Amino acid sequence: MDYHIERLPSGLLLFKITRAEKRNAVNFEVMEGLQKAIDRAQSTDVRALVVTGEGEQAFCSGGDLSVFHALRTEEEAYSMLSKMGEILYNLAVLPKPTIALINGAAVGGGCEIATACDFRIAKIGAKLGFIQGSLAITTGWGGGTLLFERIQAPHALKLLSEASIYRAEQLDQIGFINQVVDEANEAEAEQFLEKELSIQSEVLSAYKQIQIRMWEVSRLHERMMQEVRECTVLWAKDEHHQAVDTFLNGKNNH
Ligand SMILES: CC[C@H](C(=O)O)C(=O)SCCNC(=O)CCNC(=O)[C@H](O)C(C)(C)COP(=O)(O)OP(=O)(O)OC[C@H]1O[C@@H](n2cnc3c(N)ncnc32)[C@H](O)[C@@H]1OP(=O)(O)O
Repeated sequence: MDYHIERLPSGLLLFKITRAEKRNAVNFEVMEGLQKAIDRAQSTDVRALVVTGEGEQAFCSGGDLSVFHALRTEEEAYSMLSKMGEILYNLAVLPKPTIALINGAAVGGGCEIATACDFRIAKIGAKLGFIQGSLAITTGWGGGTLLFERIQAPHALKLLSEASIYRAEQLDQIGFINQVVDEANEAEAEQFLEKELSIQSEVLSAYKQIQIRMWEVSRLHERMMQEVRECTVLWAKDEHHQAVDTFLNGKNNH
């Protein structure tokens, strides 16, 4: 399996991408697993959902380029992008606390997954970046739209437009990372939520619903799907396919 789902004794549900050899890149199996974890998290025996990656080197390196580079047309791209866009919307509106436990590099769609969570805890020194622009596309799973919901607009616009890599400590300063930790292990996630876990789940859910209602009014889902559609157009262009080929050829020539 390319993912692992486990309910911890504390009541946290852990979703872990287990593709360390590919820096926990997202393929269709990982997408389906994330949706399964979101569905499982609806159960009353789950207090919160934690998303993380296997190993010490990466949280998630975004879409699996060795799989998704085969998607050439707008129709093919939209099918994948919209599937994950819906899943990240479902993650964002889960009426329970969600944490991205960033155990290593989070780039591209990996940053989008982290942005769909309420909170981001990152290992000191972890590298993060919305690098989609360097592949001649925008964010395509709704993560750009969500970023403008999480941090101040000037910071969001700069992170997306620069398409650069930053360290967790830098992003802590602008509020994208909520806590920088030594290991980014389960105990640190549980400690981050320690006070919430002593509060009735109905209270936590009611507070999350305030945010969800705001997003209903501001049409978050529609805005995320518009981002998906705009990425779809860019995806099908030669510039994107050439950028991906360059990455893959570079790896093949190692
Ligand atoms: C809408 C979202 C959008 C999408 O595609 O759907 C995106 O997510 S666009 C962004 C796609 N992701 C990337 O461009 C990231 C590419 N990877 C890297 O930049 C680096 O691998 C990094 C920074 C994540 C980690 O660097 P490190 O030096 O630690 O590892 P290596 O680069 O040597 O990679 C090890 C191994 O993993 C394979 N790998 C890494 N990332 C991906 C990926 N996204 N898809 C497929 N495979 C990936 C890499 O090819 C190496 O494989 P190997 O067989 O050992 O050569």
